[in-house]
Amino acid sequence: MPDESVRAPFWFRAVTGPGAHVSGVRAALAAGGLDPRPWEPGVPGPGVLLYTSLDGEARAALREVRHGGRVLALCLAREGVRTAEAWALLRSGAQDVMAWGEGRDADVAAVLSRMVRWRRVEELMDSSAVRDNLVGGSTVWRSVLEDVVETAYFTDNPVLLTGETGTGKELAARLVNALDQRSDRTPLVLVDCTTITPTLAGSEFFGHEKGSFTGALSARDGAFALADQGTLFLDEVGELPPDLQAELLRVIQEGAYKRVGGNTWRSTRFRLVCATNQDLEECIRQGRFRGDLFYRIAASRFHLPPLRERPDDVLPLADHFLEQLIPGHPRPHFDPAVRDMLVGLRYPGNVRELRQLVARIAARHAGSGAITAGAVPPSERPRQDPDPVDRSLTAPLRLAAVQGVTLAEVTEAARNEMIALVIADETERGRPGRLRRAADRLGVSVRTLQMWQRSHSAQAAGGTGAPEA
Ligand SMILES: Nc1ncnc2c1ncn2[C@@H]1O[C@H](COP(=O)(O)OP(=O)(O)OP(=O)(O)O)[C@@H](O)[C@H]1O
Repeated sequence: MPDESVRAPFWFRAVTGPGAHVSGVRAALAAGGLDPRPWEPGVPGPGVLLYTSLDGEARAALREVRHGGRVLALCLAREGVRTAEAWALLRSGAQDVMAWGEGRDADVAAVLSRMVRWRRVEELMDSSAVRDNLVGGSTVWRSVLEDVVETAYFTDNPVLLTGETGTGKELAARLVNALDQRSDRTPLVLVDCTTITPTLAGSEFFGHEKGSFTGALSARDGAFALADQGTLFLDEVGELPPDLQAELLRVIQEGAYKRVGGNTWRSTRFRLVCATNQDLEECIRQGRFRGDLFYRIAASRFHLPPLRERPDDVLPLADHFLEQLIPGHPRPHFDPAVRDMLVGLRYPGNVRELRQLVARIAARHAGSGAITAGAVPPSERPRQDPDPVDRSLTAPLRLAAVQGVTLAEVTEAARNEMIALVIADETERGRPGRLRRAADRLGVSVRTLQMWQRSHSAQAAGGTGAPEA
């Protein structure tokens, strides 16, 4: 576990009104073992954003600082953090929110433990165990990966990884094992539940004694023994037959099992990591998966997003696979036509499909220069030139459709975005009558914009904001 006595560096930024005791907070944190440094653009690491009210300035500051790592929003307001405000801050990218209160030792300790832990998560994200194996810098991917890393390292919780095929569940399971502080680098024991046959299932998990069935020529350990003190990874756990679900539950609860044909109880302690691309809660409703087992295996649940929801990861992944396939210098690279094509695809098979496509392209490439359009197999080439307007809207709309966002919600979001954009644009020009001009551009009345502003400033301020004239 991390040593909290080491002075923990972190950035510190205050967006507080006049009269706030910012220097007092900074001094208390420094006295408590923290090393606050002023926030600057690009500065890495976790940090603290000190605020008194969640106004436009605080929101803008949060948007800036969250790129520098995890943000603890620390509230100086006398009345503490309001419930709606806490959720709004998390939605806007803060990792956590807490009230400073009077700066008691407990407040300082709470900040310290978060900074120490988050810094360790960042170090782990930067370690070769993560960087060399799990590629992707999109916000959605990084955030789920950070959570996996944090759980793997700081807890021994069972982990359930969900996600479509090819999204990296097995890689993530291997990472959990690699980062687990208990397991002495024991290899991960993998059981693919889709390949378990009813006759051999017992032996596969429990092992067997010599002569316990025809063909059992010698005693053999099963997965429960092999995973002792390490990690047992059950891939496609939704496929586990019902009787094995019951037995697995018993082994998890009691930490003991008997080999097939044996009478001796043997103990085992492993971390369980399960993966599935099924909706297990739906399987429970249909009576195909035990609810009690689900709650045991799903103490920490992570959903790995499909590749189409993180288009920013396509090129880094493609470059990563290319480097694996054509190692050496100069580093191979795709030319713009191929890159555009790669980004525009849908990838129902997710990262695995991208990997296979890159392999097919690399196989057709000759020489050491850029990999050009001719290397793309004819069957994979785009049928017609994509329309640029269509392409820019397709990705977010596809994402919204996948996430179950309704047409009304998309329309509302587009309306809000467009109004905010045009008002901000006119505000930036700094000329009087900005609402009139914005209304003209948008084809709506000034009154409509005033009402929109009123409802939005009220929402932003948790129902207390004054309208902007
Ligand atoms: N983030 C990633 N970085 C690098 N390679 C990745 C990443 N995600 C997936 N891959 C690669 O994609 C392929 C599929 O990954 P993996 O087997 O982990 O997916 P999965 O979700 O377990 O798939 P399935 O459900 O079909 O078993 C592997 O070759 C893996 O190395």
